[in-house]
Amino acid sequence: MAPAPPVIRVRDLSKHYPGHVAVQNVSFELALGETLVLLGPSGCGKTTLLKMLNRLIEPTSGTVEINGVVVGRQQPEVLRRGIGYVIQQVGLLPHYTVAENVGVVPRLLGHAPTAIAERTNALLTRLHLPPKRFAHQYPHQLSGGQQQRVGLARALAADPPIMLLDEPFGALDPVTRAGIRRKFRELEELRTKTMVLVTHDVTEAFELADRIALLNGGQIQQLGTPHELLFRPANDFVRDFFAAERLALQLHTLRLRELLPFLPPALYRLH
Ligand SMILES: Nc1ncnc2c1ncn2[C@@H]1O[C@H](COP(=O)(O)OP(=O)(O)OP(=O)(O)O)[C@@H](O)[C@H]1O
Repeated sequence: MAPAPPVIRVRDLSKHYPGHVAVQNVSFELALGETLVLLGPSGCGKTTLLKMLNRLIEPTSGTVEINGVVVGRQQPEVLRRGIGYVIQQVGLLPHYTVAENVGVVPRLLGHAPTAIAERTNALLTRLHLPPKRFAHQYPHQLSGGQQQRVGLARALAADPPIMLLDEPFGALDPVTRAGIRRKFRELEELRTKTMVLVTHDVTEAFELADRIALLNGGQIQQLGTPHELLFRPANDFVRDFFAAERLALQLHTLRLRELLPFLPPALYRLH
């Protein structure tokens, strides 16, 4: 039997605007359950690349395949129902309650109302938004962090195997952001999902990524694990990009085994 194709396969993908190349010849593959972080400075093409995965932007050339099927041959609406999408601006419908917002996609998919209600309550509970208090509130009654969690619940409602996240914690202050990110990492729900997440926050990338694609000028400068980018940078851009935060990141990335020689002998012997 032939091996299963990668969940996402991007080949030679480019997007040209008049007088400007936003994304140039990008290729990568993602396996089931992997999280790829698209990282890079403002304007490097992260959002454009992400939006080409679910056809919110059509590429100038190249292909995107999801589970071996070229997305350009699928109806965009059908494609998007199978891919959760979370954006910084959250985009909740203001005249819908929290529960109605979360249920949008399952309703489109024709799920039974009782099943939708159960799923909505379970998700809100898991995202620390007790349904009794929040289900019937409207977006304007919620804080920024609560709105972002509703946005996440909405993306997860139909249990899509793939999630695209564009600065999902972007609207939050650093402290709230770190807290929500921790909750996000602990979500059982996300463990099996294949995810592509855009951020310009280096710490966030190191916390959440299995692999990072560091972009500049629309091109991938290096694609690898956080450890590889930090310790084996492919070029000066990669090295310089992490320079300011190198020490903190190195501590974050080092495995305990690598730190053992530097620990006091008493502690060392425990291992
Ligand atoms: N519709 C468009 N027409 C022309 N140029 C565009 C268009 N959309 C994006 N661009 C340009 O393409 C480049 C990549 O934009 P993109 O939004 O993908 O960057 P980004 O890395 O997500 O940036 P940020 O972190 O600031 O959101 C930018 O230089 C931007 O100005």
